[in-house]
Amino acid sequence: MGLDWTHCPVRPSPVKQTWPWGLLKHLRKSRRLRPGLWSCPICTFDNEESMSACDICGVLRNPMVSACSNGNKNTVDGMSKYSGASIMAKSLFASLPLTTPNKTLTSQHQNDKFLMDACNSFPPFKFDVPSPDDLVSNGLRSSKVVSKANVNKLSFSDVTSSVTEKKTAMRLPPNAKGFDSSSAFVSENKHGSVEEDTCSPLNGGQPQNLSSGLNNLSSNLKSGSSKNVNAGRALSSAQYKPEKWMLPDPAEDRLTQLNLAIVGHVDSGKSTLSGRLLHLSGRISQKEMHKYEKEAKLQGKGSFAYAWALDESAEERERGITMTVAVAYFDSKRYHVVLLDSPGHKDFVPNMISGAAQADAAILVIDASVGSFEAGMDSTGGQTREHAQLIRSFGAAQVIVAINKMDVVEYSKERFDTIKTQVGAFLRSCGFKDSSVSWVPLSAIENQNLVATASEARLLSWCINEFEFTTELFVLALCSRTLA
Ligand SMILES: Nc1nc2c(ncn2[C@@H]2O[C@H](COP(=O)(O)OP(=O)(O)OP(=O)(O)O)[C@@H](O)[C@H]2O)c(=O)[nH]1
Repeated sequence: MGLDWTHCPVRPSPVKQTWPWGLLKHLRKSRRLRPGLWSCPICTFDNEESMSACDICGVLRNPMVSACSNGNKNTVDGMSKYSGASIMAKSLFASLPLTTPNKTLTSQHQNDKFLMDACNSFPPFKFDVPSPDDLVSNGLRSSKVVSKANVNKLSFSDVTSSVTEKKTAMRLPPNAKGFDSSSAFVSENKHGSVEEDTCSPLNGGQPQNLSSGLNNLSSNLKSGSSKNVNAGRALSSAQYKPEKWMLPDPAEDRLTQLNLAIVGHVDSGKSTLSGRLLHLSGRISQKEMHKYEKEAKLQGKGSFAYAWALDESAEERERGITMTVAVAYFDSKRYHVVLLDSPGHKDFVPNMISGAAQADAAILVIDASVGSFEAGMDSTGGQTREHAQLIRSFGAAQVIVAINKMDVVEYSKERFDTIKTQVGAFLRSCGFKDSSVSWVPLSAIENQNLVATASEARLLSWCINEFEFTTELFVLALCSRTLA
């Protein structure tokens, strides 16, 4: 459908359907300029008369006059030698050594003599040559990539750490594998030093051909010697000091990342448990929690308040189910825990797999209530079984079986034992060792047995808390705890 040009003062010609450049030119010409200014033909910025190039876009003034026209030594045929570079470009290149012009570049502009002269004065800019900005970012990137954790762990850790402060939870697209556009082109050679991939698409897939002071810096990066890398970094950091907030949080580097998938049959309480953990660990503030509670109540879904922290989309909230993997973070003393809240509904198994594939360990959430547990263990459509098999096949060796909704079954020990026997046998058949499986009876909704010892007497009467809960988190507690 074509655009409606009815009210537009400058319309395309009705015949050719092209822009009326003549009219535009006329409008530009007829615009009144203050004396002592000239208007840039491209961006229309009003430049001082003394400027031979636009201060905004760097376009050359044409024709070159004024500053260049009065026998000034800085002119050639009445045109400024320096007109090829904007003030910003000049200041960026000012500190670099001068070199002879690049033949390729100059031959393209043989009839523009002033450009040749400008090239004598300033290194020619080529798009496949790193700009000072690139060098700065390379310096930053190198220092980040040299850190072993960041070289070995693909992107997911990079992505997560950078996003952590921005948002508590984000979505993992279906089948997303970790990637890192920056680390993809930086590799570690066998001597352990950093090597830039010069054939990366970022530099046009060509070996770099440098013709200026930038040459030294970039070949330093290419050589792979850490000394040279440091030299490049030193130069770039001398020119530019990044703000504190731009640098990775040193505290995060000290923590081991633990990707923890929350899996289990539909409605077993995965999102509620995840929301609870985030709230208890301080990632979700009291204020935010109140907001979720209010919104959930307004929509008649008060019991989903904690789940709403993870189930963010309108459809998920309306249907009361998780559809994509929600990613959230919290830090314990030793771990940077990446929580992957997976969908339990069988229609979204492919999405669940994208979370399971990232997992180092998993929490298998089981709904203890009568009928729901049995549905999850059903051999035809039970997601407890399917999810357990999937996380095992994706290599998660440790699993925490969170037997949730114990409040519904009056915190019954018999019910807990029945579930433990059946699920235990099934997990063994999947290849999990008994020693890698922890069992925890809990109620996410009533906050029983999560990060602190249960306060419910019916649970306390039989639940032996071998682990001393203090400030340490649920996950760590569970990992080193087995119920008798
Ligand atoms: N009584 C009781 N209800 C719970 C508990 N945990 C969760 N629920 C309820 O179970 C329902 C489903 O909870 P969710 O957290 O959305 O379950 P889910 O496993 O994330 O659901 P899907 O992701 O769609 O599979 C909600 O109404 C919760 O309030 C619990 O410990 N006790």
